[in-house]
Amino acid sequence: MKLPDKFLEKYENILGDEYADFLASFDEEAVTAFRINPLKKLADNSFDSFVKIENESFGYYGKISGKSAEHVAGMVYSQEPAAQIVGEVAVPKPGMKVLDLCAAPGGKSTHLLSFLGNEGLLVSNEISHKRSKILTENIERFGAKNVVVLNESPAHLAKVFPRYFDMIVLDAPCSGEGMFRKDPSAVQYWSADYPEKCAQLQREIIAEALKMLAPAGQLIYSTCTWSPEENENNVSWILENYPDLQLVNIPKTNGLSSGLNMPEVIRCWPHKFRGEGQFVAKFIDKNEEIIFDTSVKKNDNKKSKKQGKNKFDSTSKSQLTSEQMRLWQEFSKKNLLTDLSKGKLQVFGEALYLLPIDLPDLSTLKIARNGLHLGTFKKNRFEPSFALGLTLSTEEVRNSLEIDEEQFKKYVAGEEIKTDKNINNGWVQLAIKNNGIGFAKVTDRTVKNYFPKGLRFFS
Ligand SMILES: C[S@@+](CC[C@H](N)C(=O)[O-])C[C@H]1O[C@@H](n2cnc3c(N)ncnc32)[C@H](O)[C@@H]1O
Repeated sequence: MKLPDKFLEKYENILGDEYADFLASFDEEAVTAFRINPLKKLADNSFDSFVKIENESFGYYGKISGKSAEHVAGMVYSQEPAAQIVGEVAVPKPGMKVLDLCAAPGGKSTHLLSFLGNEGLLVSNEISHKRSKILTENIERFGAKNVVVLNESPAHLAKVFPRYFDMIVLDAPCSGEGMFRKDPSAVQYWSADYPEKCAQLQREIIAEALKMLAPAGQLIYSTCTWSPEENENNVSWILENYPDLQLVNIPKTNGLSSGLNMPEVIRCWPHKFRGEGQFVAKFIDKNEEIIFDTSVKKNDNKKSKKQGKNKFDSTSKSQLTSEQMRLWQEFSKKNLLTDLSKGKLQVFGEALYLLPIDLPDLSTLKIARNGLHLGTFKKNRFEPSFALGLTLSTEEVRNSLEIDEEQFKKYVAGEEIKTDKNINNGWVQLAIKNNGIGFAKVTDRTVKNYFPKGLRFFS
């Protein structure tokens, strides 16, 4: 791989004796890996043919095809080992309110969801509209019930979520040096002053992010680059400008290195760690968790009600009509074996969503996925969404139909399939390897195709 001279000079100076090994690592192939999804049902021996990544909760070396049942049913997420370190440092506790600020395509978000286990909240945000769509797809496939996907700038978010999150993961846009081996085309964007430009943008994003951190909250800052400007220098900048934040020491195992003159943080060097490039720092806010936080929210709510109509306040518009409630309950009673009433139901247009509880008013924000998309109201009926069929386990639905690999290949290609199983007419969740891949309608043992057109493929 041809690397810029200035890049090579820079890392020769930084790495000294280790430089030759660093350079040689660019002649090796990028390391591939994936994580298994603990929110899905996985047979004990499913991944026995892969090598587990040491000290990573869900990670295995190797590649899983994007056309496999495991991928389509959200049982796995492809993510190289160094990128998995970020989630392993974060490890949010179930029940926490977590923000993933720069989230697409969703590697860190899905990892965070694996730890949250459907309790608490993940706000997964991506500034680019196009990338927020990919993020939404990946989140839906993962099948969590407690995620809102937003498509916003950090500054807009900070206005809606002041001091709100127990944990913020900021996987910053960066010069991407650590991805050169995986994506050699990234080299063309590099120039000697690019890391410093990225560092400035990162500081702007950090400043907005920190407005949203609750007292005693944690900030995980990461990049996939080696430049000190974007890494240790930004950590020092945070410590200088935010004296309430304290750096937390991250244990170094399995080939992970300390930072440059900064022992608390983590660097992944490709000549020492079996993976690509990554930097991770963890901070904790030294303030105590205070009751003040909730009282502020309560007062704010009162204030906005007193102030009367906010033209962006869609709360009343988003409530279900009695007819919609009747249709949803009728569908639910007939087809589901789980109570989805714990969250808050909202309609946008004809689409019904289940929001995780305890959210501020999001109506000033661009929402890519307003919680779990349950389905759509059509004339006198309710049609369940693809996302609902992906999210619910086979025990949570009344009719689930396990299909085999041949039927799976036909279904994902858009064909209808036949079944010889004794199944009632009406909505059925299709499942492969015991995990849902959406709802479909069955008439006389013929399953009509409801696999989204944009996701269909031939294998
Ligand atoms: C390193 S990538 C995130 C990868 C993601 N966390 C994952 O694990 O899949 C950085 C993201 O930051 C977004 N981004 C770019 N400029 C930004 C800005 N000014 N504010 C917030 N996010 C930005 C990019 O669109 C990109 O999706």
